[in-house]
Amino acid sequence: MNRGKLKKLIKCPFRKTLEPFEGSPLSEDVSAEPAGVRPFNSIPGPQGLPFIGNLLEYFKKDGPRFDKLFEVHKQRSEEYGPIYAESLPNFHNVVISSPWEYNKVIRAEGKLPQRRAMEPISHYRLTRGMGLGLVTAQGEEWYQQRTVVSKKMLKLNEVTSFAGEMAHVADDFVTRLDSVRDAESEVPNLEKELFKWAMESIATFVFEERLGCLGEKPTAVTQSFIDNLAGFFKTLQPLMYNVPVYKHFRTKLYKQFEGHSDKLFEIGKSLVEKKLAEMTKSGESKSDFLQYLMDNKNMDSKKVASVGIEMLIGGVETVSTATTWCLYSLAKNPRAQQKMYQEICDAKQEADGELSAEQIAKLPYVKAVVKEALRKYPITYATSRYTDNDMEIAGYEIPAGSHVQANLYGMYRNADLFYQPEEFIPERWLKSGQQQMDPTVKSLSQLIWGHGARMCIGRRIAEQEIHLALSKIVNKFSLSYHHKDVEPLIVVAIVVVSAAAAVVVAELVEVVVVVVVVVVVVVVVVVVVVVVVVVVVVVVVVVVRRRRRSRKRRRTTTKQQQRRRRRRRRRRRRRRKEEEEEEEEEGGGGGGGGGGGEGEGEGEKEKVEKEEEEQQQQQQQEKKEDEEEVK
Ligand code: HEM
Repeated sequence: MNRGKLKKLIKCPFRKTLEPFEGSPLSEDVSAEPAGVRPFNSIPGPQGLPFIGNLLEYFKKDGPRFDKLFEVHKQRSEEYGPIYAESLPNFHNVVISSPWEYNKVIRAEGKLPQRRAMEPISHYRLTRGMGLGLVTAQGEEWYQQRTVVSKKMLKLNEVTSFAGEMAHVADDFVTRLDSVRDAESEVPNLEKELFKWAMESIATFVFEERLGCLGEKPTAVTQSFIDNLAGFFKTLQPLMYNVPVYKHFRTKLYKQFEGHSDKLFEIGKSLVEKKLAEMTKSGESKSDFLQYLMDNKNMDSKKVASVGIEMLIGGVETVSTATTWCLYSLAKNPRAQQKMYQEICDAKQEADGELSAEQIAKLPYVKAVVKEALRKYPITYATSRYTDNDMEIAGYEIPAGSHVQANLYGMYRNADLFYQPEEFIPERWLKSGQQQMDPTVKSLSQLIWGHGARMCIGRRIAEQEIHLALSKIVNKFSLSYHHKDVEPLIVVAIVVVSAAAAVVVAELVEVVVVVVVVVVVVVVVVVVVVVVVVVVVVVVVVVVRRRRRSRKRRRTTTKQQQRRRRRRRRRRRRRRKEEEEEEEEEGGGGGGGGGGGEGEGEGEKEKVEKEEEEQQQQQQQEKKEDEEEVK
């Protein structure tokens, strides 16, 4: 490294954290590390509110924008330095903007690395009873799938065996571009064309079959897949940054996401199943990739379908967007385009004919063009991990389980790391480049694919596709661009509405409305329940009291009756006694007047009858009284 470069590095805002590579003249600068390690909560960064963190800032006029999150990271790293912390609902993030500091994360990575899960996808898959795929699975579940799939996708010779078919797709794409050019020789909707090409291309790997995306009119199935894939990404981004209410209540946005996912999985599954059925019927392998997966004892047809679909989802939008930026960069830089064209012509001359995929993959300037386009326009604007262990980064304690993110966009456009960062200079990546690059800075170009055991599994396929298409396009056309300059946006967020923030607001409003409705319903239900309970209690109390009263009355009545009866009985006994006494008295007087004869006997009889009659009358009277009392 020359002294001028060294001086520049020492002046840079990352000076404190520069970690010299072996043999670097910067090795004397190690003392620049802060002496003590500071606690996690003292990491600088924008102050947020509880629960929603820094979310409100995104609603300020002229404030940070969700569709320019990478710009926000860049600006904040300029303000706070090589490390800062920010939070959004459901997400606390440590952003690292020094390649040397992020290298600590890469070096500390274990066997089962974890990055931020795409929770809407995981939630969708789980609620639909599917296993988590390669992108969303964690731990052993991920490791098992990864081990199987990487053997096919990351081996160079495996990938180049598909290059012939991919080259045919690239040829057809060039023909299509030629045919869709308008009167001004412009391709009206280049992104859409690239999207179709990327889908056709990845299908040759997954299904070893052409889907017909590049024909006059794509089939209904292909068009549906394309539309739903766009919808899938549009709805995914705002769902990821918002409070995950969709886990408890299916918001409108989540329903849209679910709808797109259903359609994608339905189409993907039917394509995979059709292929598997053909293979079973004919007994021969018509898709090397699917056959390989099926032959693995850890895979079943459901898992195979899931992997196949993931490749379609993961390999279309990424490759087409990356290629769009490559073409844009070449169109804006005729010098670089000419150099690339020359390299292709020279190689063709040397090969004495058309270039094979292997030969194209070896063209250094083509590779440098792709690296430089993705440096300036990184479709992966950040790569991230959850830390496995406690560690120190940039002088701060980072506890295990923290989410740390490499601010790739900020680093790629940092003048202290890349000279003239706003310029498109593919030469910087060549061995013969004007300046020797620090190896750590140089390795930043790899981070576009992630890192370690969890690096993009489609990397080799993607590079092969992009190199093939670019070299064929540059070989056939001279590219130019005559419109307003464009800068990157997180399109998946902004296509939904004018700004992703609006989607977040809409989601929050929906949540508030739902919460209010739920509260009102709960209150009404509680009130109704309380009223019903009160009424029931009152009725029960009244009934019970009445019953008690009537029982008491009945008991009182019975007692009165008994008392009366007893009284009557006593009266009767007394009367009888009096009568007997009277009789006795009369009997004593009778001895003197015993000559009363028959006439007296009859008188006696009459008296008895009268008494009996009176007794009967009295009994009847008593009975009547009793009955009346009972009544
Ligand atoms: C220019 C194109 C592409 C770029 C820039 C890209 C970038 C990435 C990045 C940054 C990751 C995360 C890696 C990490 O966490 O370390 C990733 C993962 C992944 N990519 Fe790509 N990708 C591209 C194309 C593809 C293609 C063509 C496919 C499929 C054929 C694909 C399939 C996947 C899958 C399945 C994962 C998850 C891997 C895992 O977690 O084990 N990607 N990609």
